[in-house]
Amino acid sequence: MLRERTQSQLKDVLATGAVGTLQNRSERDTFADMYANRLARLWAVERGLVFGRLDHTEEGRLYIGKLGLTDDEQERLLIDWRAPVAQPFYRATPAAPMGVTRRRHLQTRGRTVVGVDDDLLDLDGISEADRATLNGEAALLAALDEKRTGRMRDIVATIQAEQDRVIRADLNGVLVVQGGPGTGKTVVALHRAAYLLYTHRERLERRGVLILGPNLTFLRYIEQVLPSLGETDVLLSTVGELYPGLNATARDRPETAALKGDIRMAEVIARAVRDRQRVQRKPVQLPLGRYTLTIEPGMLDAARNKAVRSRRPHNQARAVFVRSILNALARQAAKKIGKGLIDDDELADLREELRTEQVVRTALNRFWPYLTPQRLLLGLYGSPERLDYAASALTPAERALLRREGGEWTESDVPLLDEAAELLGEIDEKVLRASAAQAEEDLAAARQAEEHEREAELAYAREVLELTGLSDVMEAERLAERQRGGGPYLTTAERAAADRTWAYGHVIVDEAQELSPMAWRTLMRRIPTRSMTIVGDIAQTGSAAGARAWADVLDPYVAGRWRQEKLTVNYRTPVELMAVAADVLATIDPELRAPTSVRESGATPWSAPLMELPELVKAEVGEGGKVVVVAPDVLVGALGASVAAAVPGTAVGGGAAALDAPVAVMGVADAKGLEFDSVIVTEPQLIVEQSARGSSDLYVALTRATQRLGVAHDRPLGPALSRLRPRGNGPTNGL
Ligand SMILES: Nc1ncnc2c1ncn2[C@@H]1O[C@H](COP(=O)(O)OP(=O)(O)OP(=O)(O)O)[C@@H](O)[C@H]1O
Repeated sequence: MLRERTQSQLKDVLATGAVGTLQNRSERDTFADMYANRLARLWAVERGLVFGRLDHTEEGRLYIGKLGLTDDEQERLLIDWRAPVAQPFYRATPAAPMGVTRRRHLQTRGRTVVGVDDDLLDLDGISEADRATLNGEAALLAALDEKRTGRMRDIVATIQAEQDRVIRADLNGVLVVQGGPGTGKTVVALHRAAYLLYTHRERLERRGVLILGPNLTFLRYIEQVLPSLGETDVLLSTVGELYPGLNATARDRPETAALKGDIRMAEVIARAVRDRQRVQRKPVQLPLGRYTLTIEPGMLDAARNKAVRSRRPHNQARAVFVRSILNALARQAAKKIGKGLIDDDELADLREELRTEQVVRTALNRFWPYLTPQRLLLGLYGSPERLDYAASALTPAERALLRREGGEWTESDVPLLDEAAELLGEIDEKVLRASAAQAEEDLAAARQAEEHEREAELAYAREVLELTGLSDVMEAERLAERQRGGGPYLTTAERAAADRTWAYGHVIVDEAQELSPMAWRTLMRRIPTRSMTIVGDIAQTGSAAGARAWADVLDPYVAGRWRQEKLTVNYRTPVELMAVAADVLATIDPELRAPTSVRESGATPWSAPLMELPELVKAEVGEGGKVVVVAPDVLVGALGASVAAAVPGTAVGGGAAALDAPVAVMGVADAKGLEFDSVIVTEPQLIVEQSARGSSDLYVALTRATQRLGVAHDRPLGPALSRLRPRGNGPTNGL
């Protein structure tokens, strides 16, 4: 009904056509946008729109939903879960009922209510008959037991009190959310984004919210949650995408990644820039037809000092350098042509004349070249001499790790490119197009890209119009025009993604323990207000450059000004599985405590010989749900092939395909942050040996399952896995 009303409102507004004063037109567009957004939200949140009811002593009966709705008389029909009056739905307890007598969870499928669970909070306020129908945590347990789809779902209906405190925490400052596997860090972080956008809409819509995740597979896994909560304007990114125009997905070897993430690299990059400003000690002759000029080392020294003292980034300081050299050359030229003293105008004329001379330009380019971050970095990696100078603080072995000729950009290059961009500054557009041939080529390429984009947008626009039944009132071309970038309709998230110097309104970092010190440096540039939510688990750090303690990574930026919340309950991994993982956790650090699991699965974790893997996978598929084999990186290909031969449709490696396939074989880094119904971990000892952080990767692998866990191995298991029972001897299964 409401959707129909919104749709007809949108039609009415659009049908008024683009006539009238400028103000009329812009009002019309604003209303059209508003109704279109509302329509999009109503479609997106249809699943489980209403999920709760509060019987409140003062407010009466309140229905809680994914968004707020009012009727024609402005009576509220549904309260948005993020509104302050909805808070007791998540926080009220019998000890502190917050004015609530009863909390009711409504489970829906499509538009039908399929289940009702009540929490009684005030025994005196409820009738005898109602008491008989109450049952506590059923809604939560039902949600946790559901089969996984390969995509994360929202949890609005069952947010728990400790999670709600994190979601509604103050916007300002740095909040660290530390929690073991399955404690809901990711899902809570996403709900926090939705809550913050609702509560501080104006500020955050303008500056945008950035959510940083560990890899693209993970972003695909979570990307549905915010739209299902009615929020679409958030930028999801990995570190590899933080540098506009680049999508670095390649990974360096662990030692190289660790070095590139090391904070010492900031100085290496700074020296690499200085290296390009070094002065040579021999005079340089410039034959100019009628006479020859000489660039003396003294001139270079003076020009360089002036440029450095200007404190501008390299590319902007070049103007100072060039001017100083040209002035000196102009004076020299004046002498040569018999003029003693020259006035300012004459000096300027001579300078401009010299500027156009090819030999002069070549010399200036050599002494102070325009540099892009890419060129600087490739020049550094490609030259042992440049590395010796710039990375003199590193050992020869470390320098060797950085050597590379060309090749793909990796994720760990991105913070270095960003560092370089800061020091180099922008290059003037005109200069970039200086070479005519290059400019022609660029233009042709840009035209072609634009044409492709236009076609894609047009197709998309037609689809949208058809879906929403609006094709009669708005032509596809016009909608496509609005969608396309460049105009005022570019969303905040799109503008932010294209701008390296964008300052976000809030940044959320997931799996934050994986970020290197250099990546933190890059990230902090994007958020000068330091309004951040950082979620992660120090015990799960897998990358060698990752964090060992939150203070280590945060104190350099916000010493004494960050606060920490802990999540302690594991909603993913059943008790039996967590007992196995907890033994491994103890080998990482006996002080660490595993989170408490809320449910039992009844399935005993098992072990079996590796050669049986294809059969084991088949058996697990038979049990139902999504089955994933987590393997040491070196075995992913081989094991993937053997499983795929036995079980058609098996996906090998990470990526979106792995999320959608019923069976997948992947490495630990790709499984990070994800969850599956059944997990088989292979060769745990090899996972430990090959990981930069010993047992942390194994701990991650063992905590991915929501129902069943097995280990397939040839090598001995080691004492930490002594709880596993040989498959077939356990109470639940046998081949
Ligand atoms: N309150 C809740 N209601 C229903 N499901 C929940 C709740 N909290 C967490 N979950 C579910 O528990 C699972 C684990 O959550 P999530 O992936 O956010 O945990 P995590 O702390 O990020 O784990 P990891 O550290 O392993 O990445 C998800 O399926 C999530 O939907």
